[in-house]
Amino acid sequence: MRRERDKVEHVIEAEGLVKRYGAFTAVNGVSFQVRRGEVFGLLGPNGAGKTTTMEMIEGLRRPDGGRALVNGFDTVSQLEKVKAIIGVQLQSTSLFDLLTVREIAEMYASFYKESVPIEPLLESMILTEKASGRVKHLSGGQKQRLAVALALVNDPLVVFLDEPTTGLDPQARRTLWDIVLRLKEQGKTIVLSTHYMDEAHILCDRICLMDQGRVIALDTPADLIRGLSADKTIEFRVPDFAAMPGERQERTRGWLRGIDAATSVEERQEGFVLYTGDLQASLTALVSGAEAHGLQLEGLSTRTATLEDVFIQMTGRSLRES
Ligand SMILES: Nc1ncnc2c1ncn2[C@@H]1O[C@H](COP(=O)(O)OP(=O)(O)OP(=O)(O)O)[C@@H](O)[C@H]1O
Repeated sequence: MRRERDKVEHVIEAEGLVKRYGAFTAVNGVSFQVRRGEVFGLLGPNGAGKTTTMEMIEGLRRPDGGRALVNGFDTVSQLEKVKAIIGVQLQSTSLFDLLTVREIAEMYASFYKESVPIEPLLESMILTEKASGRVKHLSGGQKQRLAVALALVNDPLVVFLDEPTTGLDPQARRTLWDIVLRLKEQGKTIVLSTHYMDEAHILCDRICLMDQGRVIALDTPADLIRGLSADKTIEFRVPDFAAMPGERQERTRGWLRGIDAATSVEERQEGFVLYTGDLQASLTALVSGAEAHGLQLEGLSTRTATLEDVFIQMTGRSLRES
């Protein structure tokens, strides 16, 4: 039987959300819908407005414009109803260092009318061994898992995870990824913010790409990449490029830009990146042209574009540099 609270297909509706801090507009008309049971990612560089957007949907920040509904409840006028059905893992949850893991989970559970049993919850977050230990002795990954456990204590319909793996080592990140995927299997709707494109690609059913307070694209990871006019890249170095006279550098750049099927060429610290819609045509032109121009190519490799490339092509900046 479907419960009353499970009634709408779109668990979240954000409609034209705006947040200003003085003269600065941090979120500038953000709209999207989150479907029941999906992992929905907000991906963007630092300062894109991901946290502010999430906080308006969670009812923690009041929008200056637009509105957000969670399961049909308005996050401003029906905040209590919203709070009962969401779980929030904040970017840097300040936990009470002197309590034990079990004590803090019990304390959080006491805030709600209904809560899940604590021991299985801690077990599902791989924290059973630490249950009697103090929070201050936990590793970074364990603290993050505890923060996720606390977000789940009221058996929420929607779980918000704000940059859950920032600062974690690769193994701790993977453990958290497994946890997120398990939550999805259990039917939770998850909204996750991140500035790691690999994380977004692996975890999210759909990604809302944000930059400077706006949504710049929203689709499945595969379709975001397929949507690029050039979804393949060729990477290479020209070892003596930096030492070339300026005029020869310019000629080389001009030639690269004109290569068959190439849509753009980027110069990065690690070398050139050429985007193309036709890998074979561009590769052939590159290799034969290099010889004709007396240029040596090193570290030549090809790859399919990533979400990072989507971001670069849409904004002219990389996720990391922004
Ligand atoms: N309370 C505040 N007062 C003034 N400016 C703020 C406040 N909170 C956020 N901002 C600014 O709003 C912008 C968006 O911040 P937000 O934290 O939402 O971005 P983000 O995409 O989550 O980035 P991050 O990954 O750094 O958290 C940033 O430029 C930030 O400096």
